[in-house]
Amino acid sequence: MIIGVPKEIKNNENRVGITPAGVVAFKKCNHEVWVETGAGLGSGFTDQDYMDAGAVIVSSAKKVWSAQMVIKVKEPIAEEYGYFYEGLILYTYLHLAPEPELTKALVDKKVVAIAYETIQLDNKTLPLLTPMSEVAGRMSVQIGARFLENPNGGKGVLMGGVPGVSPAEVVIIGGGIVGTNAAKMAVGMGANVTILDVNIDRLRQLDDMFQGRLKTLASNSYNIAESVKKADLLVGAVLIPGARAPQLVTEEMIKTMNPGSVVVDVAIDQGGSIATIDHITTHSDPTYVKYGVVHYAVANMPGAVARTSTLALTNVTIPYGIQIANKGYKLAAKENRALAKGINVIDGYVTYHAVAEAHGYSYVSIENVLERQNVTV
Ligand SMILES: NC(=O)C1=CN([C@@H]2O[C@H](COP(=O)(O)OP(=O)(O)OC[C@H]3O[C@@H](n4cnc5c(N)ncnc54)[C@H](O)[C@@H]3O)[C@@H](O)[C@H]2O)C=CC1
Ligand SMILES: CC(=O)C(=O)O
Repeated sequence: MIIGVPKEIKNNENRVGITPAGVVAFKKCNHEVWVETGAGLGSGFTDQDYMDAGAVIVSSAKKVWSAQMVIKVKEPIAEEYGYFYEGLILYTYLHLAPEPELTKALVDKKVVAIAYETIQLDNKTLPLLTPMSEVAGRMSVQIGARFLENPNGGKGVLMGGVPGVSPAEVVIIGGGIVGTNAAKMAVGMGANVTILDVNIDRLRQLDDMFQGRLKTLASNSYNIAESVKKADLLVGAVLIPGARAPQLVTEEMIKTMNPGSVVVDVAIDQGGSIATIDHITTHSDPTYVKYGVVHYAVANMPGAVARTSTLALTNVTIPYGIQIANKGYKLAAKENRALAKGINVIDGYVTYHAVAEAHGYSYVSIENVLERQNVTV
């Protein structure tokens, strides 16, 4: 199979879908890899590195997109939709629930759209989302600390305080991978940390993990309102897999925060969980102020630490990518239930329930589509 790896064109997206090590792995299985000129530079990989690994460097994005499978990092942006063609296997983050136009383009063009973020193991974990959630969770606190500084519009609070002065109050909504990694950083910096989740078992685990160094709270609108009011840094870290993020923090709650407080909504890639976040921000213009509160809503946070992120991401994406290339997506999905859950769109059908629901498509199960093609899952 021919694998195409385009250069990412989203604002400050420095990650790349494959490393030279990944090229070697695909070549070993007799696949051909086309990498767009300069695609790896932001992650520290030169065209020569890719050529040495056996890739063909291609200068035209159009040609790279004509490959049988395109491996990317971020969801395509509008100027890339024109490259879609029937039967193209697109393997990348897609976040379709808040993206009606992209969903329509994939459906209309009958692309086989495999979303990293919905590949799910039987134990409910999301192995292709986890490493980027680790990165973004850790970043959320270092970013929050930066924007709490006066020159960056913040109220001038130091995360750990100093002897005789209270540390910052950090409130994290969602205690999954992002939330736990944010908590590790915030606790490490000496902040007072509160973490809220609807899953009480998860709060039990966090309580054990942090040994009294943070406070856990059941997530409900009362507890969220009380916590938000006192937060210097609020981190949004909720997820309902594949679905639009629930809006948990209202405009009224944000108005109760002190001026110069900071909100980092990591869940913005699924539409965001905070009512006052009215647009996705970018690495080049990452914040805006509303009701005196600094808002940060970058949907590709790991793109700013691309070397770490590309290595962490491709560690987990390439093994599934090789299964798809070796067996074809139908057999790979049949033999690997986790991978089957990643298929969001196929043959013009939406095969992920939350995405179909978000945009008013009829949901057709992946099993159903593959059965019609005589592949039993
Ligand atoms: N902006 C960015 O660059 C990035 C964003 N993300 C996003 O961060 C979000 C979180 O991802 P993960 O931590 O990996 O998900 P996860 O599934 O590990 O954790 C989500 C947590 O939210 C909790 N939750 C669900 N509903 C809740 C509610 N009403 N109140 C409180 N908690 C609730 C769940 O119980 C779960 O513990 C996702 O949208 C993910 O796509 C991840 C990486 C990068
Ligand atoms: C998960 C995601 O949205 C990212 O890594 O950019």
